[in-house]
Amino acid sequence: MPVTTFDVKEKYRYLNGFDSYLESEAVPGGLPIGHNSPQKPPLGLYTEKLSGTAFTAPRHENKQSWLYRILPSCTHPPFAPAPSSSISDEDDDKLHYIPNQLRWDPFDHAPPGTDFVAGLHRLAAAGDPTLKTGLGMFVYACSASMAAAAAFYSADGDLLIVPQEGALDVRTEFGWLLVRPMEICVIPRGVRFRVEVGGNARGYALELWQGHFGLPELGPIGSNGLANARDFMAPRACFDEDHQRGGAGYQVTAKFNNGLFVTAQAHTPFDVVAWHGGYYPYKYDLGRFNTIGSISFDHPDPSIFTVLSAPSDRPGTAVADFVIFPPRWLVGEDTFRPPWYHRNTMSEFMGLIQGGYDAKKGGKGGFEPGGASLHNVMSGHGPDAESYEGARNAELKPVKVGSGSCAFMFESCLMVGVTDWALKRCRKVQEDYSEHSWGELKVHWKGTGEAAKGHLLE
Ligand SMILES: O=C(O)Cc1cc(O)ccc1O
Ligand SMILES: [Fe+2]
Repeated sequence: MPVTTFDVKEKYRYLNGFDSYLESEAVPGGLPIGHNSPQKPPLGLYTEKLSGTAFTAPRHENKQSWLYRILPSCTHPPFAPAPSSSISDEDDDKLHYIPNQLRWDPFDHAPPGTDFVAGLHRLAAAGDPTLKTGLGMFVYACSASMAAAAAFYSADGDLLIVPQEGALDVRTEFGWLLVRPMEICVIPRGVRFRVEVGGNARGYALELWQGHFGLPELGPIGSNGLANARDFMAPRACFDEDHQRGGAGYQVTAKFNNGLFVTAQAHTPFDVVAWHGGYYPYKYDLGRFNTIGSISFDHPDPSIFTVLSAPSDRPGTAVADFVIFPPRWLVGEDTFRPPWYHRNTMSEFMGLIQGGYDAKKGGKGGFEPGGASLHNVMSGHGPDAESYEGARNAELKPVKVGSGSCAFMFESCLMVGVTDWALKRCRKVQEDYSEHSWGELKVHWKGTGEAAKGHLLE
């Protein structure tokens, strides 16, 4: 078993800042002063650079970190294809491109003994990790911690994890992150991590195959609002000490072009004693989101609720936006307050962390916590009939919506294909979603008779 050389009280004290240049040392003097790669790094450590952008990326985009560790990451035998697993199997699934609206009942909890990696399922994807374009969308369900000597990393992209049930205690090369439901984390491409759970855990994940998440522009909102940079939390350096040569006790699994590969090495991958840089894992408490909305009339675009945005090459057009619908006050006058009916050139994948969503009935067969929906490019959608009638007739006094609730959306400019697992094998697709939601929409049209003319003049 690895020995952790760290004061437990320090484990969950974080460094603050989004896209900041941070540094942390678990042992004083672990970081070299004034240069990055001295001839003999401090404390007998090795220097290793981890880059998240091309060396020559412009300064404002450049992301990299320097790690000072007991042994460098290259010290492992060759990787071999991992035994079959849910995500590698699902990669063989042909992706289905279908214009229908889709909704899923809550996904099953995992059978006993399922860890985070075994419990990841690919629902949908667009693009190609080999070309560093697009994204993958996943759900996970796990019931057991990854083995104490296991680690995982994705060479395919940055992983945004949205827990819905059960806290994830995430051991990363940079230190620990405790991520509870209503918090999210991002583990950048290449960073090794292990997930510990205390029981059943379930949630959603987005793997970003191109670029990185940033904070959305604030435009006329000004210099503060939405997710504030200081509320993002990065781990402090914390290392395990086990570097016995000879054995092969530590299993490292790599996700590489959607396949899984595994190697077994003699030393812990979590041996980083100190680090500095701008490429690090982080977490964010969604409860800190400063929600902004209309205080006059009309329902604003949901982009006003963007927490993180991963841009495409086209300004204002995201490969992936992470958007939340937290509790908020609605005060719009002469306004249909829930989302309007719409067709979007972007694809919209939604999940529900807790509570309900103001445009959709909850309960069995509705939009439930742990379930999901997908409205792909130009698939028409909007409030279900009951929510429509309710909002059409509601007294327009100020109301707090969504107390105790939080839905979210992964919105992408790309058309996403859906896996066989998502369409069939998970057995959660609600066959009657469209009929159930919009089949009962009433015709309110008054016709062109006198009554209607009167109405137009009202
Ligand atoms: O479809 C949805 O429920 C998500 C959504 C919410 C909203 O407030 C406006 C547009 C939109 O797509
Ligand atoms: Fe929508």
